[in-house]
Amino acid sequence: MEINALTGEFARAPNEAAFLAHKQEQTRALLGFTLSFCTVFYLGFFATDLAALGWGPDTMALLAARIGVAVTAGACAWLAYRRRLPVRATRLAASLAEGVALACLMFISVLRPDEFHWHAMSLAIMLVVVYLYIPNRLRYAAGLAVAATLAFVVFAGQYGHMSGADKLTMGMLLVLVNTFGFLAARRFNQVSRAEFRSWSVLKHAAERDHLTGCFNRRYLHEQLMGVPDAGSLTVLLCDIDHFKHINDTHGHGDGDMVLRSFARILQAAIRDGVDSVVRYGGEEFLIVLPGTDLAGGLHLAERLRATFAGAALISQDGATALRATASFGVAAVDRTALASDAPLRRLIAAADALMYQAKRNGRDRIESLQLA
Ligand SMILES: Nc1nc2c(ncn2[C@@H]2O[C@H](COP(=O)(O)OP(=O)(O)OP(=O)(O)O)[C@@H](O)[C@H]2O)c(=O)[nH]1
Repeated sequence: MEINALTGEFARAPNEAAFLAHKQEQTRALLGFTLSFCTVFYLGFFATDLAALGWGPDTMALLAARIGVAVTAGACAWLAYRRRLPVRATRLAASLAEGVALACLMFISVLRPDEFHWHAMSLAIMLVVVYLYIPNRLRYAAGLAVAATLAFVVFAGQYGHMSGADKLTMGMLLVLVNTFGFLAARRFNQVSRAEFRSWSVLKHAAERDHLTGCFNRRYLHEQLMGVPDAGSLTVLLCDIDHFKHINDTHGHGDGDMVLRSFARILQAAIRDGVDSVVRYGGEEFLIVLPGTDLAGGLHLAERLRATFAGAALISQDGATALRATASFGVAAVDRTALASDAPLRRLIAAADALMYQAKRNGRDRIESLQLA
């Protein structure tokens, strides 16, 4: 999970997408809160228009512009709070609100040309908010901030009543704000991604079996046991046949290789993000298939049985092609028909008994049952 040195974001798109998805709830809340907060301030600062210009057409134009900012930012805040906006939409909302607010500041500055010093200070504060507080992609925030700074410097040159020294000082201070705003945002990106990376490593270690990469018993008990949805649920319990003999004949290294190969076959056959493969015991694996009926479970078990039995498993020294088989127990239930609060526990017990029945009936075979 490499981090891009310039932006502080993950270099690979899937890692960045996983990070953003993990943070999305928090991002939406922060966006909604910050935009609401900024909306109140933007409207409140109308008092300074009034104090500077008194009542008149320019003041009314500024009020209309401020209301335009408030409506845009308020609508974006409402959307962020109320709708489950995807990542792209939250960034669009952030950029839109930022762009409208910065454009309005230019308008205010041009209509109040005597106070460019204060407008420069307002811009600096807005840039800090854009870089650091409104959650957005760094390159979008930087693009908006730099464009607003350039436009402001042009307007200051054209309309501002400032000395040459004032203009130079103001320009240099705005460059400083942009530079440190960018560096601080980049640092924040790096730190939050590094934290996510450590969290992902710990989560993987806590949920997965080290040898095969399948889920472990802790994950089964903490995440899968409470599967609440209605509908079909099927579990497969499978166990490699005569595995002790494989260990005794070829050694534990090749035994581990057979386990990894079997796990790979199981994981390649399931639906990503829907089904789960759990290393249930030494050479025993559990597959949980939500939304799958007995016929679907049997079909999958037969495919897995045939694939494993037909696979040539190359020994660690590359000299021998090992053969192995597995026995399967398949149990299914329709949860709408089952008045049990622990259907998975019951299914696993049933699949376990069926798997042992398959062993007794000769191995390399499948036994199945639909639970009433
Ligand atoms: N190499 C290796 N072996 C393991 C691992 N975990 C458990 N085992 C071995 O798996 C073997 C399981 O043997 P048994 O329970 O007797 O079952 P079996 O030989 O497969 O016989 P059946 O299940 O009746 O077909 C034991 O020898 C364990 O030591 C592991 O992570 N790696």
